[in-house]
Amino acid sequence: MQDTGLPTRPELRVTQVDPDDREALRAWAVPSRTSFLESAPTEDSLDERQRMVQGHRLTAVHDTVAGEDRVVATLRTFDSELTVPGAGPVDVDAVSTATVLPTHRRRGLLSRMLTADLERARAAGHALAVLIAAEAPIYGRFGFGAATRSTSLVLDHARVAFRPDAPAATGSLEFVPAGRTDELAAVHDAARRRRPGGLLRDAAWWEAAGRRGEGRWLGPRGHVVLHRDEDGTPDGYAAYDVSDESVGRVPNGTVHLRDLTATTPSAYRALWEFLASIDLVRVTRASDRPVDELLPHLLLDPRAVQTGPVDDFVWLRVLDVPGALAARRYLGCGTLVLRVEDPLGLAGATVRLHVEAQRCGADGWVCPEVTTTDDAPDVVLPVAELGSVLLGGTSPVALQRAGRIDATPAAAQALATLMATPEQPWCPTWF
Ligand SMILES: CC(=O)SCCNC(=O)CCNC(=O)[C@H](O)C(C)(C)COP(=O)(O)OP(=O)(O)OC[C@H]1O[C@@H](n2cnc3c(N)ncnc32)[C@H](O)[C@@H]1OP(=O)(O)O
Repeated sequence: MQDTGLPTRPELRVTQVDPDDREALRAWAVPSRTSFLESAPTEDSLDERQRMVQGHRLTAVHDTVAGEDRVVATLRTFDSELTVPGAGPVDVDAVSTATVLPTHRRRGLLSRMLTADLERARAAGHALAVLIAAEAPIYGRFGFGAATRSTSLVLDHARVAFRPDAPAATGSLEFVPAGRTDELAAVHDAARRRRPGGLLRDAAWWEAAGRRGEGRWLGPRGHVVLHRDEDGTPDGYAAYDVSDESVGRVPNGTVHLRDLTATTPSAYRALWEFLASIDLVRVTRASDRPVDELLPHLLLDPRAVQTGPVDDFVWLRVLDVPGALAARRYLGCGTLVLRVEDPLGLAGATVRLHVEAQRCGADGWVCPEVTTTDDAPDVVLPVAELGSVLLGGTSPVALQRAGRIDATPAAAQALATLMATPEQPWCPTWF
């Protein structure tokens, strides 16, 4: 592990945990569960974790405590895929389970583990790393910027009426038994490849999702409903739990929507219409929804949908500036010299980003030319801010006004034109 110069005691040791080594995994799970305010690991939770972390990199920091070897800090990373604008999925380093026992916090353990992993990912050829931040102030110093946002919403069923010009709900709906996830996985995979911010869900993710019960994707009262188009091809699903808050004889149930994915407007409408029409239920509550949800546009009374709060979700860390800028496609045109500054010294670079309409694909997205240069920059920005704007979810104009990127208003506007996307980046997948 690279020495970051941060203060640590000499007896601290770093190991990589083999997910199949049950006792090593148990020791690793203790600080991670303690730090996330969870109970001690049970055999069930270890079974679950063991399946989920196959192929993942599990870092453990050990200390000698009261004469015993104990794991005091953890980091889990794994190879995944993130969809970037106009170009589909690219390989990314996904970072998770960054935990340090309260007895060992603020001694630089997270800094050492994370910096070492980012160096490893960059050497392995990854242009991007992603994580979900437990707290917003932690990861900017490591070069991560908030790249996608999600919102919660409440749908008041009594006020739901679809506009006559809304896409018709054709096709059919059916309940899917627990354990049968192949068609759901296919729908999700098609959807996540299209939308910036989408993240791969692997076979282990779906295998875990197929098991219903307390603390799982769906609880014991959970249901999944699948939509098929008129040819019988799956094109959407909704996964939800229910609760019943009725007092006396007045029905007052709630749908807690865990996941709704559709690849066609017709399936999307059919699924929401289905949820809003379940007997004995008055509201649907959902979280992790896109900030530009289509639903209000389909309703005669758009205020039937109350949205908020909006929270950051995926944080993006650029590890290779030319590689990251060249990985996505652009709808605007222009030429800008960007100087990207990296406090960790991993990815800083000055590049010319050139996008011209002649290089347009059939779908309108333009393939850029990205070259390193010594020319004077139009825009100077920290690598975290590049992560924030790369998927189109944060406006460079706002960052310039906030003093976070150094550019004239015109240069910030030009960068905003290049980075803009028709849909907001969105990721409904916790990792
Ligand atoms: C991707 C994920 O897994 S997100 C989950 C993060 N984990 C949690 O929230 C679980 C509870 N918290 C913890 O386990 C730990 O406190 C961690 C992992 C957040 C931080 O670990 P530490 O080893 O204490 O961090 P470390 O000592 O390397 O701190 C590095 C810097 O980040 C800052 N920092 C660390 N945590 C926080 C925080 N929660 N809020 C603000 N700043 C923070 C430190 O002050 C330090 O700054 P400095 O260099 O200017 O002094």
